[in-house]
Amino acid sequence: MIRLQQLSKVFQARSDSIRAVDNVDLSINTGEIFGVIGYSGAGKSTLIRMLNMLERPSAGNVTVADWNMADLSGRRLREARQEISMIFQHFNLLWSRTVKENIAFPLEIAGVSKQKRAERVEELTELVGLSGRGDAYPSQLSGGQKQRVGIARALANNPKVLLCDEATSALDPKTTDSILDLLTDINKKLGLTIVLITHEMHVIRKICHRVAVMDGGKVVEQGLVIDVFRNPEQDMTKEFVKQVTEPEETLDALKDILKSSENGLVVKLMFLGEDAEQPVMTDLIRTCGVAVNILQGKVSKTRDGSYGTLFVQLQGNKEELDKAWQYLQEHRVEAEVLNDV
Ligand SMILES: Nc1ncnc2c1ncn2[C@@H]1O[C@H](COP(=O)(O)OP(=O)(O)OP(=O)(O)O)[C@@H](O)[C@H]1O
Repeated sequence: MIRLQQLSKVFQARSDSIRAVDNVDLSINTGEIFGVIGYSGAGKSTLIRMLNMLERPSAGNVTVADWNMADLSGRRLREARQEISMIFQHFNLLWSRTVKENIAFPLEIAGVSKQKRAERVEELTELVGLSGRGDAYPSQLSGGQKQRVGIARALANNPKVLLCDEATSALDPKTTDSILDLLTDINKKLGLTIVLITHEMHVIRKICHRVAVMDGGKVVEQGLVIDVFRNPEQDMTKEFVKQVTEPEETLDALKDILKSSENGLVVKLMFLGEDAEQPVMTDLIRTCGVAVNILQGKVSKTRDGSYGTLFVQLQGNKEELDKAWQYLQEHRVEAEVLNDV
């Protein structure tokens, strides 16, 4: 559905030039939810804005839904943009128009008749869960409801692709989750291809099929979300994965335990998919005779399976600890010892 080839964008500042996007190659499949993650300044916004030519590339090709985007202008670019909608962090609603009028706006521009507009607005209001709020003004809505209007408006002309520019960054965690659920629902119901940019790994974990990590304008890593969680290669990717799997307080708590753990191993265990649901710990205690002190654990769900991290302290004599270590190796549990004994 989307193909980026050697895509670059250079901004000319007064004294020097900034390479915001640097030679990016990406392919995004039809019906996929594809996430791009990176810290501020990585080039995410510039990249996503080149998908609908809000930003023109300095070099390279952008193909979206068979449109060769960089070749388009005027009427043909407007036509292509009907197939490539966008939602924004700050919603970009028309404040003097009601919910219904905001949603109807792209239909008016597309020349849809009044009767058809009214029907479509009704359909969309229901789809995004805003039935009964059609006559409210944006200022009367919560952040989540405003983004629902943004989504309904973006879907008005039946686009093939939805671009989400930090669409949940201005929302609280609970509202973020409800908007992510809505995007997942729309993706399933309509088969819509969704591209989103974010700095939150939670967003990637919850709804994306695949992810690309950006740093300094380049894509430094990409893959299936579950694989990236399981085997992050770049240090930056590891940091993003830790946002979800290891909250900061874990490290603080572990520091104290590591200081005082003289007779045992402090181990970080990583489980994947079905392994995350096996009774590995019970078997470990039974077969190896070690005592297990659970320090912290978390199972995160991605679209393609569960991923678990568990911090434990194993206590026993040298022979028992060796046996336990052997057991973990044999049971496809990835383990890392955090202290030396
Ligand atoms: N119009 C512009 N003129 C000059 N420099 C720009 C322009 N737009 C972006 N940049 C620069 O390009 C780089 C990438 O910016 P971009 O906004 O794409 O990153 P980002 O990952 O989306 O970060 P953020 O989340 O903070 O927006 C930054 O160094 C930024 O300052």
